[in-house]
Amino acid sequence: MLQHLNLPTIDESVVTVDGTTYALVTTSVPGERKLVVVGDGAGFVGEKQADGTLLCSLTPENARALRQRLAWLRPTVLGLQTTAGFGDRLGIATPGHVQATRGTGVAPLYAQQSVRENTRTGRTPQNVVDDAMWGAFEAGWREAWGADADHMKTLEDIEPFVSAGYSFYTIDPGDYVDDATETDDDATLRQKAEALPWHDLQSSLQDAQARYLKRFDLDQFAITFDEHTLLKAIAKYGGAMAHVARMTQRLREVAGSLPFEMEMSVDETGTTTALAEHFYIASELKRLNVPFVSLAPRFVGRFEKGVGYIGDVQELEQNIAGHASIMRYFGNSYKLSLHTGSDKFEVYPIAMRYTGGLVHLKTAGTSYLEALRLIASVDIPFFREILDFTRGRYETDRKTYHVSATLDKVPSSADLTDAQLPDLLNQFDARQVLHVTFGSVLDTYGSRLQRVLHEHLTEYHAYIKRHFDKHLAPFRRKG
Ligand SMILES: O=C(O)[C@@H](O)[C@@H](O)[C@H](O)C(=O)CO
Repeated sequence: MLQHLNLPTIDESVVTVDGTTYALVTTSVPGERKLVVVGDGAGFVGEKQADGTLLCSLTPENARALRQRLAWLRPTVLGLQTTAGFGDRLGIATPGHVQATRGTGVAPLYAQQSVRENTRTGRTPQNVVDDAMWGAFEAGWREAWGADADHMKTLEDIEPFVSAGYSFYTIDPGDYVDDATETDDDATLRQKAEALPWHDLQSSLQDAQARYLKRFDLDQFAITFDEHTLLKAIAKYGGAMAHVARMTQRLREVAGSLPFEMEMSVDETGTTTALAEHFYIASELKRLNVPFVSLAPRFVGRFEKGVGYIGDVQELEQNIAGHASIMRYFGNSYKLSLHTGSDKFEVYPIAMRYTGGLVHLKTAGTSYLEALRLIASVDIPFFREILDFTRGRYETDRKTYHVSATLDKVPSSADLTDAQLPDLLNQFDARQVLHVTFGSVLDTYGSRLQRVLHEHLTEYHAYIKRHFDKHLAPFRRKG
C-alpha cells in the first residue's frame, strides 16, 4: 500500500486504526525516518502526496498527534510489575531496547533521563519522551511503557516533565540526607532532629518517638528502634522525607488528574541505608501518603557506573534479603529499585530471588557505551579521538557521579592497536571514563557521533539487544 511512495517501509511500524494507516519509512538520508499517514491526516503536519497520503517529519507536533491516535504510545503507570528503565542519552536506542524486552514479561520504561543527563545532553523532557515514542513505534511495541523523570531534586524540575506526559517521577532528596549523622553523638542527633521542618512532615519529634520507639517483628527478623537508632534515622533522613512531601504536593498540584507513580531514591548518598532506616523511610512515605511504587536505598558495597557490583556479594545478598523483608512487612506494596543497575549481572538473580520480582532496574549509560563500542569497530580514527578527549575531561566530569576509575589505567589511543580498541569497552577504568564524559563528548562531537550511528543504526540496535538480553534474562517472567 505504501509502495507508491518509493521509500522503504519499516514493516514492524505499520498499523491501521479506525481506517487510517500509520507507518515509518526510511529516506535516502542515513538513519532518517518519516511518518506516513494514509487516511485521516487531520492534526498532522506534512507534505501531501498526489494520492492524499501525508509524509511527515518526526516533529514534536506529529509525535503529539500520533499519541492522540494510538493510545499505546502514551507513557503509562506500570504499578508493581517487574520493570526496567532504559535510559537513552542519544535518543536512538529504543528499537534495540524493544527488541530485547519483547517476550520477557518485563514492563519497560523506554523514556528515562535524569535532570542531570538532560542538562548535559541539552535535551528536554519532551525530546526524550518523543524519541522513545518514535523508537517504540518503529519497533512495533504495542504494550504499555512508562517514562521516568529521573532524579528530580527541586520543585522547579517538576513542571517540564509533567507537561511532556511522564508517568513515573523519581524524587531524589539526596541533598537533604545528612551523612554526618553516622558519627554524630546523641546530643547532636537530637539537636538535628529537633531542627527539622516538622510542619512539612505533618508531625513532631514526640509523635515520631511514640510511633517508632518499639520493636517491629518482620518475617525474618525484628527491627528495634532504641533512642539512638531512631534519632539517627530521623536526623539523617527526616529532611529528605520533608522534601519528598513538598515535591509530592507540588507534583499533585501540577499533574492534577493525570495518573502518575513515584519513586524515592537515596542511592546517590555517602552512606549506606541501614535496614532500620529503610523501615523508617517506607513507613514515613506511607504516613505522608506518597504514592511510591519503588524505593532505591543505598545498598552495602558500591554500585558504580558502567561496571559490575563492587563489594562482597554475600554481604549484599544478606542486605537485599533484609530490605525485601521490610517490603513484605509493608504488604509488598512497592519495589526495590536498583539504580546504576546496568552491568550488575551478579546482583539480578539475588534481587529477583528475595523480592519475588518486586524489582525496578534502572540503566542508562550502558546504552551509550554500546554506541561507543560500535564506533570503535566502524570508525576507528573517530573512536581514538573520543578516547583521548574523554581522558582530558574525566576529572571534571566525574564530579557528580560515583565512579572510582583512575586515568593512569586508561591508555591513550596512541598506545593501542586498532584491534585493541573495542576491548576498552570491557575494561573497568575505560568504561567509567567513557561513561561519565558523555555530556562533553556530545557537546564537542555530537553531530558527528550521531551521523556515524545513523549510518549503522541496525547494527547499533543489534548491539543493544545483545547487551540487554543478558541484563533481562534473570528478570524474565517464568511460564
Ligand atoms: O546518569 C544519570 O544521571 C542517570 O542515568 C542515573 O543516575 C540513573 O538514575 C541510573 O541509575 C541509570 O543507571
